[in-house]
Amino acid sequence: MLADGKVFHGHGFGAPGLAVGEICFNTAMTGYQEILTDPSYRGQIVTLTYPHIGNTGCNGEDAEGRGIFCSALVVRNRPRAPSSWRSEEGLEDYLRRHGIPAIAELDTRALTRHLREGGAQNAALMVGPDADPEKALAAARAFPGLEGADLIAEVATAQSQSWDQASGAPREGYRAQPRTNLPHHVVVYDFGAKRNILRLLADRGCRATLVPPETPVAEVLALRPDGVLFSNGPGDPAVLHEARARMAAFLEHDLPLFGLCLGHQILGLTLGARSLKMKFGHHGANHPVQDLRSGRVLITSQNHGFAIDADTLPARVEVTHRSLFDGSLQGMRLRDRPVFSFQGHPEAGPGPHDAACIFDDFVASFRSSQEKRIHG
Ligand SMILES: NC(=O)CC[C@H](N)C(=O)O
Repeated sequence: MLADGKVFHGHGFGAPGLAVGEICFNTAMTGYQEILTDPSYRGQIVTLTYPHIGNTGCNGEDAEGRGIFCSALVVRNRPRAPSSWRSEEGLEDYLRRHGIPAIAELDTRALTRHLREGGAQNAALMVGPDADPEKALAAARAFPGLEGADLIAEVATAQSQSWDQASGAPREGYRAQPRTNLPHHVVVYDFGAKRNILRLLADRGCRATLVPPETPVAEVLALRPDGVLFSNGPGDPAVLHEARARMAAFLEHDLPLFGLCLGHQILGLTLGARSLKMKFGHHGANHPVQDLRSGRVLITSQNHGFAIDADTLPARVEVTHRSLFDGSLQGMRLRDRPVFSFQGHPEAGPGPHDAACIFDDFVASFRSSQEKRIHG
């Protein structure tokens, strides 16, 4: 049930009950488990436009976070018989175990067109014998929406954790050996970080310390990191005033800083730009983004409903990437400092991997800023 009163009926599966959120559509053909477990989807009902979802089941290795973070799932075909040597559990059981309601056998194309034309809106899904259109409509209308929503406390780590091995769920060479003696150290401000960020850092020789969003700057500096990464996360970046204040303090130090998705938006706001709510956002795995310096086009994974308005960036910022779908800002950097950010997901699991080179740039910036410190 959409807040505008449009209703879709289908077959419920997953956990029975009521779920509310902003409904969005994601056009990725693969990676449903990574989408479900991406903490940035907190507060959202995800519609997958690709009709065959669940075919390869779910497993413990592909999760991007500790559970499922979206409120509910909408798919075309009901997933019945997973087939993959990696599958440990079918999608239906996986959803039920995490208490997430889902719906199938409805016209996901009609729903997607409706959202594309009218823009994102709030919705409710009811699964089970108590499903009732009036109750669902009241619930959809009562949902406060994502604008103004600070959701990071619900998804971020409460305690510092270290990630010095790729053992969390290695992608290449399953159950790879823990990696020790990694030469670099990155502190990751966890606003709902996807695990693949940590895996890609480990792949590049970085041990990571994940810290809660409210960790004071001095505490992070005392860890003597080579660089600080501000992660992706859910909700509206405009209300994260404390994160912005912390980012401003980091900008006073000559430390490489890297903002990803929500982290990119916090950087933009800190530098004085404005954020905006997009009509229906970017959610998919094949979004073309142009690197304006080389002209190269990267096929990227995306999941964001807010964006930084490039027209409001100050002169010290260089726009490095733009979306070829709508021209919106996708990447930026400071002209005079090793500080940069990316709106999409260069860490995308299961891919595409075109933008993973941005992690290489981050690691390369450790070296150049160390050289600068040594040679003045
Ligand atoms: N993936 C993210 O970090 C999303 C950032 C922010 N919550 C948005 O929707 O735009």
